[in-house]
Order: sequence, then C-alpha cells, then structure tokens
Amino acid sequence: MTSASPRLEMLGISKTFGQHRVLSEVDLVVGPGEIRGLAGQNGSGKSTLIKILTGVHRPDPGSTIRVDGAPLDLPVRWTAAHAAGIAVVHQDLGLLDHLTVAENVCVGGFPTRHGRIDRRRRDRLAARTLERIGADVSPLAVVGELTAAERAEVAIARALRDHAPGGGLIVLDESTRLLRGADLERAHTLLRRLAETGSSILLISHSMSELQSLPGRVTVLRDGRVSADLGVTVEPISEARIARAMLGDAVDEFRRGTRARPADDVPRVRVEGLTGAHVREAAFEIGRGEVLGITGAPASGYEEIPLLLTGARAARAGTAQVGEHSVDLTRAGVRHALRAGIVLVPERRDRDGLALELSVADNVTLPRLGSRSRFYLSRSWRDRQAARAIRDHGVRPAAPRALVRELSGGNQQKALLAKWLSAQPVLLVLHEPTQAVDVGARRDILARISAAADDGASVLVVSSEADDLAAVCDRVLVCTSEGDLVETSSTDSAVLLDHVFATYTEERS
Ligand SMILES: Nc1ncnc2c1ncn2[C@@H]1O[C@H](COP(=O)(O)OP(=O)(O)OP(=O)(O)O)[C@@H](O)[C@H]1O
Repeated sequence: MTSASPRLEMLGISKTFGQHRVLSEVDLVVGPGEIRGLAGQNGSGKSTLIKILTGVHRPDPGSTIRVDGAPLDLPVRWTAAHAAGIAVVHQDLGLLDHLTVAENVCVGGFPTRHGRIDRRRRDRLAARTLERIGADVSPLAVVGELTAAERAEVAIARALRDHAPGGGLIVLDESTRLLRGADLERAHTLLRRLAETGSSILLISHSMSELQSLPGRVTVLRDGRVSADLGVTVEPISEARIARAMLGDAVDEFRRGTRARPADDVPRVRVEGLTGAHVREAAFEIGRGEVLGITGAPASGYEEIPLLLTGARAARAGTAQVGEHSVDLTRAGVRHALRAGIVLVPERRDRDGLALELSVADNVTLPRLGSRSRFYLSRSWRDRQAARAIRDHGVRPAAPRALVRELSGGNQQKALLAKWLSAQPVLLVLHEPTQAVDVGARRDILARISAAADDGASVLVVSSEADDLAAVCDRVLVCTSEGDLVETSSTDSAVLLDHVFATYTEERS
C-alpha cells in the first residue's frame, strides 16, 4: 500500500452469465476521499460490478481488483473485501425496524464478553461510530421510529463501523433513493464530510440531480462497457451528458396533454371516508380516463393510501365505488379488490409484486389466467403475451423464459408494470412507479400510464416525485400533516413542491 495508490482499482472486469456477457473489460478507479458516481441504464451492469467487488459473483479471467494498491484475490472473499475497507449500503438499507440504533449499527460485529453480547460496549461502539460520521441519532432509539434521513445515517454508520477513520470505500447502491428534500440534503452533507476525512464513496444512482450535484466524476456504463467518464474539470456534469452517455441520445421529457373533463362525466371511482392509521376520512373521485396524483411530505402517511385502497391493508373505515362494484375497505382483501377491477403496482416489487422464481412470461400472464379457460393456457399463448409485454415495456433481456430474479432492478419494475397493465384494470393504482428506473425507462413508464388512462382506466399515482406527478396527472391531492387531502391549485411541479413543503414545515412547527 502506498499513499499515492487509488483507493479502489477495478481493471478489465468482465462477467458472463451463460452465453450472456454482461460486463466487458470495465475499468473503474476511485481515489482516496473521492465521491464517484456510477450511472447507467437499467441492466447496464452496475449491480453486477458491485457484486463482483463484494464476492457475490466470480469475474471472468483477466479481471483485476486492487484496494489501496494491494490486490484482492479473485473471486473476492467478502471477509477480505471487508478487511480491506469495502462496505456496501444496499437499496433497502437492510435495517431491522424493531431493534435499536445500537443493535442495528452492531449487526454482524457485536462486541461479546464470555460468549454473550456486551451491551455496554455495543452501545458505546454505536455512539462512537455515529459521532464519528456526525450523525445526530440516539443509539437507544428504535429504528422503526426514525426519519428516512436518520435511517440512512444508521445504515452508513453500520457500513463504516469497523473502518479506520479516513479510510475505506463505501458503496451506496441506490441507497439514497428514498430520501427527498431536506433529508437528501442531510445525507449529502454527511457524505461530503466523510469524503473530506479521506473515505471514498461510490454512489450508484438514477437521480440526475443527485449525479449532477454530489460526485466530482461520474462513470457511465452502457451495455456492460464504460461509455463515459464525466468530470467537472472538463465540462459540468449535466443531465443531457449523462443521458447521452447512457442511452446514446438525450431524452425528451414526457408530458401528458391537458384534457378537459366533460361536464356530464360521472366519476367511475368514488372513495369515501377512507381512514387508516394516518389518513382521516379521505374522499376523492376519479373519472374514466383520468389520472389523479396523491403526494405529501416524506413518511407523512399518504403512503398507506395505495395499500388501503387495494385490500393489501384493512382500512379502519371507508368504501370505494368502482364502476358497479361497491367495496367495503375495512374488510376487503386483495381478491375482493381484484374482482372489482382494482389493481396495485406496489412500491416493493421484490416483496409484494413479482414471483421472483418464476419466468417473465409466467409473471406477466398471471393476472389473466383467471379469465382464460384451461384449454387456452398453452405455453405459446403465454409466450406471445409475454413477448408483447416485453416489447411494449422494453424489458431487457427480451427473453420470456428468463427468471425474474435474474433481471436487473429496473427491468423488474418494467415487468411489474407489464404484469398489472395486462389485467386491463378499471382502477389502476401505482405506488412510486418510477423508482429505480433510468431516465429512458422513466419516460416510457409515464407514457404507458398515460396510455392506460387514454384506454379508459381510472388511474391513481401515489408518488413523492413531483416531476412524475406534473408529467402525468390531471389533478393532484396533497396529504396534510392532519391526514386530510387537499387539491393543489395546479399540477406544475414547483407548485406541488410548495404545497408539500408547506405541510412539511407545518408538521415540524
Ligand atoms: N444471476 C444472474 N443470472 C443471469 N443474468 C443476470 C444475473 N444477474 C444479472 N444478470 C443480467 O446482467 C445484466 C446486468 O444486470 P445488473 O443488475 O448488473 O444491472 P444494473 O445496471 O444494476 O440495472 P438496474 O439499474 O436496473 O438495477 C442484466 O441483463 C441482467 O439480466
């Protein structure tokens, strides 16, 4: 190890799954104290590269990895990577909500005494680590009760727990994606502070604004190769440059045209008295072909609406009239909701939305099986349906029989949307539909949501992304700190953010 060595060198990294080469001679170098961005279209190979660094995948021969100048044996053993100072914070942060901050920080490295966890040392270790990274969180707080920013800090503290101060490399694999506004700013401040001490940060993100503001340089992957290494010293890192390097072209914004609601339009969906743990007596209507948005301050509770409305969680009170079906939302299960034509595209695709061990074809045809006689359930029917869904939604690889668990995160999201749109719902409810997808896929998803409405569905988009709501919604409701829904004066994204900000400050005052 020399002080002049880069913190991380991944050189000539290739990876082949079966016949499919997903990484080709990728070079990625990160200096000490550098914040480096890693971007690329869904399926371009970002996660695979990180999985090689952490020992999940064995790279093809010819690959080299060095940390602080010292080579790592390949395939990487996780213990060796950890000892060299590599740490990863995953998308879902991997926190255990019912445990305390100290317990979460020490998971995988509890100090012990006579074979038992030494609680005093555990709490001290957690407090020291949190203080070192400048996180203002009590070690005794229960993680389930923390804000999104505090949760991210706990995950970062855990990742850096065993590192020498000023050393190591922390990989953030889309782990900032749930943070918004002030919470995101707080996480960025912490990351900048860490980098100033000499620790290195590799930030994987689909957020163009984050990639423009946080890293000094951004490596862009395209089809498993490095297509650009963008840096501020050459030219500012702009959204257009990142998009061009990712996709070969800049991406136009999607915007649904304004549509006037006919005066005699009888709303097809009418929700009344909807009450959950946070939402109180919410009422709203959605017309045929209308896209309604609901948003609010992070973790303010509006996030429960998609679950209450689709039978995934029982409401305390409330009914939904959907076409001729009247649904008692206090008793409804997912089956009842489906029978009434209500479909949910959930936020957590891995947990709630897809059968990961089944093929793309099985997943996208699942909602339609009930409406087909067994005689017609041929494999070729499934493959045809799947091929169409794959084409329409741009799922990659375009292989109906590929297992969903082998798709990249963003491609799983596209398969999920394809699955539920194939059900031709009366009421389509989407929760954070563009999470984890690249700029090109985001545009396509918004266009498909709009097309579903044009085909006659009533659509509800529940999202924290003001730009998505502005692009696709005819009207938007904001959930206040009291749990009421208030219609915004326009769907312009600046206006939406003002409304959300007002409820946020209201809540904290
Ligand atoms: N275990 C596996 N078996 C077969 N193919 C795989 C496996 N894991 C990943 N792939 C394929 O490797 C390619 C790269 O996937 P990867 O998850 O690295 O993409 P990504 O850039 O992280 O995408 P996203 O932004 O959508 O998360 C994809 O085509 C994916 O289908």
